[in-house]
Amino acid sequence: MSVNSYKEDEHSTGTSKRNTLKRLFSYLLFYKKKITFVLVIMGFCVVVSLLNPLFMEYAIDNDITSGNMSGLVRLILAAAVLNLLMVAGIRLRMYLMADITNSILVTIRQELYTHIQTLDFNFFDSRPTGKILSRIIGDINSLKDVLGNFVTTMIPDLLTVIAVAGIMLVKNPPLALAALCSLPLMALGMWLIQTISHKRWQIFRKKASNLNAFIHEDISGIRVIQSFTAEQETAETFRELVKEHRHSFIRACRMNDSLGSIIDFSWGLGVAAMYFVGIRILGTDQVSLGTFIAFGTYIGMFWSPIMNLSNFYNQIITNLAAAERIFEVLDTKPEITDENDSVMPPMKGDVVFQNVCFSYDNKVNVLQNVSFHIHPGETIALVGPTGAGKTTIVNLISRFYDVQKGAVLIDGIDVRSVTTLSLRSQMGIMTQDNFLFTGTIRDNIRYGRLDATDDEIIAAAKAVHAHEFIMKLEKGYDTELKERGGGLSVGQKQLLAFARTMISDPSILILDEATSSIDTNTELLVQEGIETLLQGRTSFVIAHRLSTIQKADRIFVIDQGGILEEGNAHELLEKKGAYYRLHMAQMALPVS
Ligand SMILES: Nc1ncnc2c1ncn2[C@@H]1O[C@H](COP(=O)(O)OP(=O)(O)OP(=O)(O)O)[C@@H](O)[C@H]1O
Repeated sequence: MSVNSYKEDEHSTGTSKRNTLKRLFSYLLFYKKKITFVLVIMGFCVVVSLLNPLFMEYAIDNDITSGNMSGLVRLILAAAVLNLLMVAGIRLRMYLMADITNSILVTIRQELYTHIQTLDFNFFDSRPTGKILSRIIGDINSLKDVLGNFVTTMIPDLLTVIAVAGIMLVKNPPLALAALCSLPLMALGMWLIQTISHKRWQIFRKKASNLNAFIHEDISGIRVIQSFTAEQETAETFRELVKEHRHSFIRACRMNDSLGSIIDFSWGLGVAAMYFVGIRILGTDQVSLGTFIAFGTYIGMFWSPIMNLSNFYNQIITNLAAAERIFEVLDTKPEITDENDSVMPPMKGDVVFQNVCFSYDNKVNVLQNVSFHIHPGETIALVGPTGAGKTTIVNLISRFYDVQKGAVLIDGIDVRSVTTLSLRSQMGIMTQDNFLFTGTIRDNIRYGRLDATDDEIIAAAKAVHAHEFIMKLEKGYDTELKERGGGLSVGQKQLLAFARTMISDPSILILDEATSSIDTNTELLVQEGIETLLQGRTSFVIAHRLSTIQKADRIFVIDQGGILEEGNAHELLEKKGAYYRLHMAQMALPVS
């Protein structure tokens, strides 16, 4: 189902439509009491509307014909009271249903959001954020009317149709059969339309998802677009995607629109057949004027809910694809799951890789039989060419992916045998992308440990030399950050991320290119802070800039799926191997 681009449509899973609908409508069961109340109100409204033609028939055939004016007034008064109560009932029903459907949407959105939080990197690697947003927002919103109309249209209108058909059959079977003769034609039309239409609506949802993904990517990357003056090209892509979106919508709607025409035609055929049978076959002496008028009203009362039902049916066809897309995500099982509830005991920081093999796509092995043993408190630097597998190694330690062969052990415990929460909560992971959230600087640092006091926050900021720049801001620690820390320099963002990690006091620290955006002056400033951060914990530092890892206890040169060289900076330089060449290249010195 995964498609990592707005250029390609997502694949649909072949879930049965019936199962999807059953699952969707099962949410209504949580509101049984309220829905029963709504149904009682609606039952009352249906009965009143069914009585109206009978009132009319009685008034014409009895009161008006015989001149019984007082009887007629009584009848009108009774009808007026019942109809007023019906209007009040309809308003109450609308209010209750809006309440129920909105609550269900909140539940589904909450379920989807919570579930997405449990999914692993593989899920996010395989689809753009815009496509995920499209499901959480667009697809869920479109379910609102389907859920509401199931109760307010489907149930009462179906009951009305059955009741009206029943009354007509009891009152005059030949007239009733004539009025309903076009039903099979309508059923055939509906079946044909839903078969074609469902596919078209699936396509429309995918096109909407592509458009969403593009807009999200485009806005997130607007700085790059503007600096490369690629506005015209992106506008062209946007136009193309909007065109596809519009085209798929029109194609889908066209099918839905034909349903209305089929019902209209069947309705007209039914009316014509009823008058033909009533006048030409049965004869006017067999059918009273009141019965004709009542049947005229009943036939309207039969076909108009069918028209509503067909609109509801259209709505189901239109939105079934949305429900399928939501359930598909809810059914996606995270690949990284807790095998049991075992909790990782407080870590000492002993890390072992035992013959680890790993591949992202089960085709190309990024790591091949990698083994090493890190002792508690050691600082390990990982260097090597881009794409060699440095980040992959640290991602396996924090179990963002599972190894295909071998094992990763921390303090002798396989990382797969404890909960990811207990594992990751004892690790501090800092990457190049120091994601800051909307909120104050204080809140962002506290994100590292939610129960940290203000004094601890300040101490952490001081330790990594973030305090100085924070105090220069007008509101200090209470400065509100914009999305992703907009308004701060890249270096300042990194200092805040350092403070956030510092406060979490992790046993294992992972710095993945964490200092890459800091200029050399700032780096000198934070170097002291980093050293404080590294003290007393096992640390993995990935750095392209070799100057930052000189003090590491051991340096691993990663290349060709494994550790090519290992030793401290001095030993590796002496060795004159891969590390030496990297070093010389960075110093722009000729290799001797
Ligand atoms: N999510 C992913 N899905 C598929 N392949 C991936 C994924 N992440 C990384 N790779 C591939 O795995 C290999 C190792 O990537 P990794 O990020 O570990 O390299 P790295 O040494 O950290 O590189 P850099 O120094 O550029 O950050 C690369 O060839 C990369 O293309």
